[in-house]
Amino acid sequence: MSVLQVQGLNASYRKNKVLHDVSFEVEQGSLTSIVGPNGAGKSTLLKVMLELHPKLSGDVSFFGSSLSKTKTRVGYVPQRGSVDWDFPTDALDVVMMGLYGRVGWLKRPNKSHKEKAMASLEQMGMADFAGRQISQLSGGQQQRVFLARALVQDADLYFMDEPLAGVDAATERAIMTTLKDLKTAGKTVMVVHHDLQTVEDYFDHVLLLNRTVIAHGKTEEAFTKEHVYRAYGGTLRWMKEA
Ligand SMILES: Nc1ncnc2c1ncn2[C@@H]1O[C@H](COP(=O)(O)OP(=O)(O)OP(=O)(O)O)[C@@H](O)[C@H]1O
Repeated sequence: MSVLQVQGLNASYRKNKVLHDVSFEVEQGSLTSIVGPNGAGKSTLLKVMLELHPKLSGDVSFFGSSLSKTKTRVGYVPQRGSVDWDFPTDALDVVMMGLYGRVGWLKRPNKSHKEKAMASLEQMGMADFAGRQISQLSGGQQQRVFLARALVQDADLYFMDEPLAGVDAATERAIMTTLKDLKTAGKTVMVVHHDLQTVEDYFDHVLLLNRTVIAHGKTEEAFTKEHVYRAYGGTLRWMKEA
């Protein structure tokens, strides 16, 4: 069953056309890496799909419906660098924000919400940091808190923008375990990813993007030398020959 359909998506920043006729479909339960060079439009693709940046044309449907009707089923972990970490709040509050779709912005979270948020921090190995100001967490710890916030939302489809960027091996393992658990639970996950060495190990699907879709499908079929060359403009040394 297809949980995400993108058809003929075009988007730009002023006159700079960033996404050109992007079309693809994502099956339920897949774990997809979005791969492409810097400036390929990966983050923009997530933002346009989530209506955080306007599209010029094209259609995006979630679970056969619009985003507005399916919002609580869709989770987003933005790039760590795009967030104001000086905002005065602690880790538990950040995780509770993941519940607002359910709690509603105007209602106060109750004890069970708090328990859920704590359980999610625990799952990411961050329970001891619940009361810590987010500005006083390391980059990897911030990323774990973000993941905990996504988990507590209990969405069916997740978009994550470079969750593995700049984290150490232990955090990378913790995050990948979480992503695989989500998949096992029937959730669908799309991840912007930069490390070509781990694409085959970590992801069952790949979307190679360079302003348009270069290839998309099962990793063993789509992640070929030719497609990777094409996505990176031939500038890349193919790692298998290294
Ligand atoms: N807010 C913005 N205003 C103007 N141009 C932007 C903005 N955000 C991104 N761009 C431009 O759009 C293009 C695509 O950027 P995007 O961040 O989507 O690429 P990316 O594939 O995620 O790159 P990276 O791997 O470097 O994170 C780039 O040329 C970038 O300079």
